[in-house]
Amino acid sequence: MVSFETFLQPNNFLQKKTSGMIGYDVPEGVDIRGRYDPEFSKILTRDALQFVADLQREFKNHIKYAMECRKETKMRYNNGGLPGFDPATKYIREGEWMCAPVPHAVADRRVEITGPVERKMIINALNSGAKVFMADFEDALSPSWENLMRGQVNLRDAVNGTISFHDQARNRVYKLNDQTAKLFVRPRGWHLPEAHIFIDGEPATGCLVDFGLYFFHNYANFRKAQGQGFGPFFYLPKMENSREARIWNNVFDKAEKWAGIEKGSIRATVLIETLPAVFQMNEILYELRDHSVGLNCGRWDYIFSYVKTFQAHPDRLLPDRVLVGMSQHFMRSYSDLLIHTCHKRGVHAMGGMAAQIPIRDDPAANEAALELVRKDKLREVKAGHDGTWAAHPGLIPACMEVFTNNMSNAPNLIHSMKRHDASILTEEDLLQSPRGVRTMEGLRLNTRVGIQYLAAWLTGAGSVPLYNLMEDAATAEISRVQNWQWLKYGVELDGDGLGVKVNLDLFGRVVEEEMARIEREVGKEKFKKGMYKEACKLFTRQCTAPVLDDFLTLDAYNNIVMHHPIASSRL
Ligand SMILES: CC(=O)SCCNC(=O)CCNC(=O)[C@H](O)C(C)(C)COP(=O)(O)OP(=O)(O)OC[C@H]1O[C@@H](n2cnc3c(N)ncnc32)[C@H](O)[C@@H]1OP(=O)(O)O
Ligand SMILES: O=CC(=O)O
Ligand SMILES: [Mg+2]
Repeated sequence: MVSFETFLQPNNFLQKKTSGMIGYDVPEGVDIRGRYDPEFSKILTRDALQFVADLQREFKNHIKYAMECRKETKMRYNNGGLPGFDPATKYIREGEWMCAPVPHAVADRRVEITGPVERKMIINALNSGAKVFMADFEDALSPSWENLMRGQVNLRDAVNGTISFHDQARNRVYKLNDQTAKLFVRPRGWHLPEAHIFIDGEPATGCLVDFGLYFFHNYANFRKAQGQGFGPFFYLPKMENSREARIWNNVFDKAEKWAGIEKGSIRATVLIETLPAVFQMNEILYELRDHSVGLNCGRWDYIFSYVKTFQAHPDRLLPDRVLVGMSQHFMRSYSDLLIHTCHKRGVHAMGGMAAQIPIRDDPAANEAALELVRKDKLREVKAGHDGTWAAHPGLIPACMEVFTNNMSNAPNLIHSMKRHDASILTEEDLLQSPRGVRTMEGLRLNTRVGIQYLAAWLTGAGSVPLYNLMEDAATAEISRVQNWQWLKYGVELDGDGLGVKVNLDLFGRVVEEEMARIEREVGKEKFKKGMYKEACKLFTRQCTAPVLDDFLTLDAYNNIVMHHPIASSRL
């Protein structure tokens, strides 16, 4: 497995500094190892890089410490411990405090569209009719140098209102409408390095690069054009503990001071998408109370995290991935407690993503998919969520209708749906094992989805449609860790009536057969040109590893690091 520490060893990089060649104008201690591009150089200015370097220098030890704490906690769970509420922070959970009032500009977030920071998609998302667009450097983006830097260029143009795109094949020009969604940006998680930017001899922290460059170039225009004096707005992913939220809060404080804007200008919604974090929701809001606009149910990573947290607990095996929905007791409890917690503190409780996307060539299947989305959204709004996520513009009208019909005329439900009943939810409710069967088809589906997703990711696409569902890094993680878990514990596939146990032989056969199926489905040509074999190797190694890798993408990242002028380098 490639750990964060591996990236800290410069000797692992074949590429050294490109002195004397055309390159970026960098401040002391900063080394750019990604391709030079004149467009990128307008983002990677000396001052912007200085801002990122200052963030890195101030916070790197706090981040390292937080990552060490994650390891310690993991060890505790691996030794039989369970996540739970922290007695030391009871006073925060029981205290009477509120988050800063929600800015008017983002009071109404009933439907939010998400998508990678790709140029055409940004325009489509901003024009989609959703209230918010979450532009994603995380689950939906393969973090290649090109994707990240183009993403920054695209966001700058979007905030300036000058973004356009000419689709030459269709001779169609894309421009922003007069009315657009409010922009939130999701940087990467704390664990991911940015291997193309070295600061003082170490790879920069990915999320500080994403945040720092975006904030530096856009805060002023954003506040004028979008935030009505507030902003910029962010989504913060994959945190496990409130100490990680405190780092973000300090990053925001520092950025505000640097920009000379009022404390509390920057606002962020934290995704509750790890199992340990569900016990820290009050604490996370408390740390970010000047900068918070709520929490979101990141349901897919949450399921992934359930498996990861309980990797050493064979009594908590998951059933087939398709059976782990929001109606499972532990998922419903998580959503209910999140709503209660957010509304008690005066901020939004956002729902999550239904994975269905429109099915163009089959009206009946399309209607069935839409109906599943409507049902999911109805459950969310009735439970008290203030808004929800949509993966595709085609789903916005249906989501909007469900939320609008169930919200009276208010922009949100913060004050009307307190969900006091959820305050009694216990650790047992939040940890209850999901119910359901395991099948050979579940194993097969995990395998062919995981491999195809990874093949797309390695070629630059971080979200893809597969079998009429949206797949991204979070959903692919479920496929990976579920296979790992079933193999590790030799589970019986009890839903088929065959009593087959999962072992290496069986998995080997499944991988071979699913690769053959993928080749048939995508066609020989695409299969040959694509990265399916590389993806298969990576995915199979991770599913069969004696020790579970923390993240699929941390290992896979190794394959997309491209140092220049040497065309490609392996870490
Ligand atoms: C677990 C989580 O973290 S969820 C959040 C992260 N995941 C995401 O954000 C996924 C977002 N969704 C997507 O990436 C896409 O919808 C996909 C990959 C699933 C499907 O995309 P496609 O195959 O291109 O869909 P499709 O062909 O139906 O697209 C039709 C049009 O809608 C646009 N579109 C589709 N999804 C989006 C989106 N999320 N945002 C903006 N535009 C979109 C396409 O660009 C295309 O535009 P065009 O007609 O102008 O060419
Ligand atoms: O980021 C969202 C999720 O569901 O994961
Ligand atoms: Mg996620």
